[in-house]
Amino acid sequence: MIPNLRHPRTYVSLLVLSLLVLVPLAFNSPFVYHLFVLICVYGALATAWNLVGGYAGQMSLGHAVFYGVGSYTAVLMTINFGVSPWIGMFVGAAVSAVLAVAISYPTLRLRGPFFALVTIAMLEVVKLLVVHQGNWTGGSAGLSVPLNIGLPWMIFREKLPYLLIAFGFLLATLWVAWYVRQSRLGFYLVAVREREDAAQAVGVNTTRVKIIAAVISAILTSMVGSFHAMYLTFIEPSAAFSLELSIQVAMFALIGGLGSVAGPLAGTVLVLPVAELARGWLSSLGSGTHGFIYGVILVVVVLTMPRGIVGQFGNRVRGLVDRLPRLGTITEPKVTSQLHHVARPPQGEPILKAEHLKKNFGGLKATDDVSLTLHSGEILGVIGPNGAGKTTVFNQLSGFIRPDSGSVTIAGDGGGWLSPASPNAFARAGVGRTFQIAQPFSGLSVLENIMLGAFMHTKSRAEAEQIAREVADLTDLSALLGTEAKSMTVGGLKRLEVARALATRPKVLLLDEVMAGLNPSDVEKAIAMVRRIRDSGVSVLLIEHLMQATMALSDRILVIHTGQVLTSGSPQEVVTNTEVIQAYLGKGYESAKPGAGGSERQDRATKTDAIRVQDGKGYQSAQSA
Ligand SMILES: Nc1ncnc2c1ncn2[C@@H]1O[C@H](COP(=O)(O)OP(=O)(O)OP(=O)(O)O)[C@@H](O)[C@H]1O
Repeated sequence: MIPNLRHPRTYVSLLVLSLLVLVPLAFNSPFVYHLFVLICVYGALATAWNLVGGYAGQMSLGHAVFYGVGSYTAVLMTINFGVSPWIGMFVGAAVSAVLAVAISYPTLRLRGPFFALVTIAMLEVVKLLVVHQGNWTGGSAGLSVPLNIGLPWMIFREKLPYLLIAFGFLLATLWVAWYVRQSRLGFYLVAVREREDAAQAVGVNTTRVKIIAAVISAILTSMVGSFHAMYLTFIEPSAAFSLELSIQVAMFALIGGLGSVAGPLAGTVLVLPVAELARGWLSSLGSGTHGFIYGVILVVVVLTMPRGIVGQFGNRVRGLVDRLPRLGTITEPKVTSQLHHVARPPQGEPILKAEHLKKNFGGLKATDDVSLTLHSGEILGVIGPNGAGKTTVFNQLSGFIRPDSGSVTIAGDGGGWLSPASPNAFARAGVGRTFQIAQPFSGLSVLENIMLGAFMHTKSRAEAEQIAREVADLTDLSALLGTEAKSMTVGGLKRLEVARALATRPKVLLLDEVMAGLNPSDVEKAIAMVRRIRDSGVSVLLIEHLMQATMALSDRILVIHTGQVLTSGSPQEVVTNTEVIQAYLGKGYESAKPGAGGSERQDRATKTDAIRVQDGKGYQSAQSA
C-alpha cells in the first residue's frame, strides 16, 4: 500500500516533490506561490486524467466535466447549505462517480476519435445544463465563493496554505496513480489498452476495468476541482466546463509520458511555467496567444520524443537513482508456491462439450452443425484445409464468437455444466486459449505478460509473480523473463501465448497453430511442451497444420471441412481415411504417410522432417517447416 521509503526511488521522488513547496518558500513571491499552486493543481488533474487516457488508453477530452461538477457542487453546498467545502468535495466526488459510470458505460465501447468526440459532447451538454439552470447555478454569469476566511472554508489570506493543500492533493493523486499502476488493476488497464481480445482471454472484464479507472479518475478530478474553485473564489460554466482545460491536462500527460506515474507531473512542470510566463509576455498580442507556446512545445515533443519525457529519459533516470544506497535492508515478501489447483474431472470424463454449433457470416456457413467433446487428460487435434472453419469453432469454444445456434458447456467444479456468456467468463470457467497471430502485450516484459494470466486467481502481485515463474519453467521461458515481449522471436512469442493462457490455470487449453512459423528445433520443443502441459492435467484442443505435431500429440483427431465435421477418430484412422486424404492431406500423403502405433507417433515427434499439409494440395516434407 505504501511505497518503501528506504528504496532510493521513493526517497528521491519525495525529495524532488518537496521542491514544489521549498522553491516558493525560498522565493516568497505571490506570483511564484500562484505558479506552484497551479503546477500542483494541473499536475494532479493530469495525473488523474492519465488513469483513463494513459493507463486505459481512452482519449477523454471531456474530463473537465468532473472538474466542473466538483467545483460547482462544493461552491453550491457552501452557498446554499453552509456546508464546508471539505465535505462538499466528497459530495461532488460522489456525483462525479455516478456521472462517470453513466458516461462510461455506453461510451467506453467506442474507441479512438469516436470516444474523444463523445466525451466532448458530454462536456458541452453538462455545460449547457448549468448555463440554463441559472436560478440556482448562477447561469453564464457564474458564482462567487463566500469569503469566509479559515481552514474549514478553504479560504485563506495567504497563499502558503493554498500551496500546502494543493500539494496534498497532488501527493494523494500521485499515490493513487502509483498504487493502481503496480496493482492488478494497473496490469489489467495496460492489457485492455494494448489488446482487448487478449485481455479477455485471460479473464479480464474489459468494460468493468475501464469503468473502474474512469470512476477513480473522475473522483480525483472532481476533488481537485472543488479545491481549485475555492482558490479562485469564483466559478463560471465556460471556465469550469472548458474544453481547453480538458485538452490542457491531456497535453501535459502526453508531453510527460502517457501511462507512467510521473509523466503527467513532468509534463506539467515543463510546460505550465513557460506557458504562464508567455501569457504575460504575449498578452499585448491578444488573449489566448500563450496557447501558441503549448502548441510549439507539443509539436517539438511529439516529433522528438514520441513516448514523452518519461518514455525518453525514464529508464536512464531510474538506472541512476537505483545506484543510490538503500536506507537499511529491504526485505522482499517471501511467497511460497500458491498455485490454485482447479478441480478436474477424473481422467477420461468429458470436460468440454460443443453441441450442434452453427455460425453464418452473411451467406457463408463458417460452422455448420459442429459437435465435439473433449475429455479430461486428452489431446484432441483439429485439422482441415484453410478456411474450413477451425478458428471459428475455437472462437465459439472460448466465447469470442456467439454461435447462431447450438451450445458450448464446460464441466464446473461442483459437478454441473457451465455455459459462460463472454470471453472472460469462459476464461474464468477454465477455458484458456492462444491466438493464431500471437497477441503479446508488447510494452510489458515476458514475466509481466504471464503475470496477467496469473492475476485471474490472485490479487497479490508477489503471488502472481510466483505463479508466472512456475509457468515460465513449464514453457521454457525462464531465461527470458526480463525481456520485453516486443523483442521476442516468433518461437518465443508462441510460447509466451501458451504461458499466459496456462497461468490462468485452465482446465482446457485451446492452442491455435502454436507451431506455425517455428523452425524444426522449436517444433520439437513445442511438442514436448504440449505433452508437459497435458501431463500437468490440462486437456488440450490443438489446431495445427503441421501433421508431424498433430500425429505425435493427438489422442484423437477431428477433421473439419467446409464448416462440418468430416470425420473423427484415432490419428491412424484419420490419416488413412480417403475422404480426409482427398479434402485435406492430398494424394501424395498416401506414399509418405507414417505407420500406425502410439510409440511410433512419439518417435516421429523427435524427427525434424516435418510434414506440413497445405490446403489439400499435398504435403511437403520440409526441414524448413
Ligand atoms: N468475422 C468473419 N467475418 C466473415 N467471414 C469470416 C469471419 N471469420 C471467418 N470468416 C470466414 O469463415 C471461414 C472459416 O474461417 P476460419 O478462420 O474459421 O477457417 P480456418 O479453418 O481456421 O482457416 P485457417 O486454417 O486458414 O486458419 C473462412 O471462409 C473465413 O473467411
